[in-house]
Amino acid sequence: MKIGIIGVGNLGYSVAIGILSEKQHIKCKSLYLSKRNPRSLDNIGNLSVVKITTENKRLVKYSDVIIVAVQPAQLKGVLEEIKDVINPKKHTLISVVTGRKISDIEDVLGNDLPIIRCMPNTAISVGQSMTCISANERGKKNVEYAKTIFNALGKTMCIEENLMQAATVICASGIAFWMRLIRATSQGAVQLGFHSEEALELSMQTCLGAASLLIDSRSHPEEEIDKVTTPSGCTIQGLNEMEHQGLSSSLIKGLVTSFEKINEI
Ligand SMILES: NC(=O)C1=CN([C@@H]2O[C@H](COP(=O)(O)OP(=O)(O)OC[C@H]3O[C@@H](n4cnc5c(N)ncnc54)[C@H](O)[C@@H]3O)[C@@H](O)[C@H]2O)C=CC1
Ligand SMILES: O=C(O)[C@@H]1CCC=N1
Repeated sequence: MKIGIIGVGNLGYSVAIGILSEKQHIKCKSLYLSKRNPRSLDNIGNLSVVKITTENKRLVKYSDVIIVAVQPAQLKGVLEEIKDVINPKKHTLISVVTGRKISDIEDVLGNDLPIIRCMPNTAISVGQSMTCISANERGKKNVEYAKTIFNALGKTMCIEENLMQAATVICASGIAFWMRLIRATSQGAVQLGFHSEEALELSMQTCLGAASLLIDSRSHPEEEIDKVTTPSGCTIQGLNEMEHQGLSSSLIKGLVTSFEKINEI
């Protein structure tokens, strides 16, 4: 695959790093990167597989799979810029742009082009993204391209496009939500006597352990909670206090508020 990424900011850069670390598996022959100020890419610019440009048309010309990772307000301009050099027989366009529908892209580039909408998260740079995927009619045949890239960099789930906004909140914004939970538990650990680096390590590994338990055993979170909550013990006491203070409720309300905002983007 010859891959091009238009918009190498926070997410585009994470995707690029992920692709570079899995380039044998993804069979990435070349990785064209474009952004407005490419000097920040100097650290990867000398890799033989990487080409850096500010010309999106050039990127399109030399790529088969084009990943667009610009801000929502920048998408239309980018599509207008590349539309003359897009060839539906050669190219597949993958958009990771929040809140922009496949039909918005088809309005500019037409529905002959395979278009795949993906929502990864920044854990892609360490091969642990949860990426949701949907495609237009023409893109369904080429969805394997997206799966090859994103399965090498975490897990994928094909979903109906009308769930993409919800997936964005749970998986992409979700990284920030989980970070705050890890940060909060480490702050608690400091209050209980640990140094901050130790506290963060305890929180991170416990978080990883909890997720791994569910992934490996496929059990339900409540089943695992039951195993930890000794009758009259400290865990149930703490858990119930968290719930009295609205832990689950505030998380759900936050997710819904995030979802309401995303529908305005
Ligand atoms: N940051 C995240 O965790 C996630 C972001 N997204 C979505 O991905 C998109 C990118 O987000 P970020 O990386 O956070 O934004 P960002 O602002 O960090 O990156 C955007 C990049 O696009 C470049 N750019 C702007 N116009 C351009 C043009 N005409 N040609 C080439 N490059 C151009 C900018 O130079 C910048 O490097 C957004 O639509 C965002 O909603 C989706 C999932 C997760
Ligand atoms: O906060 C945002 O709007 C974008 C979408 C998901 C992650 N970042």
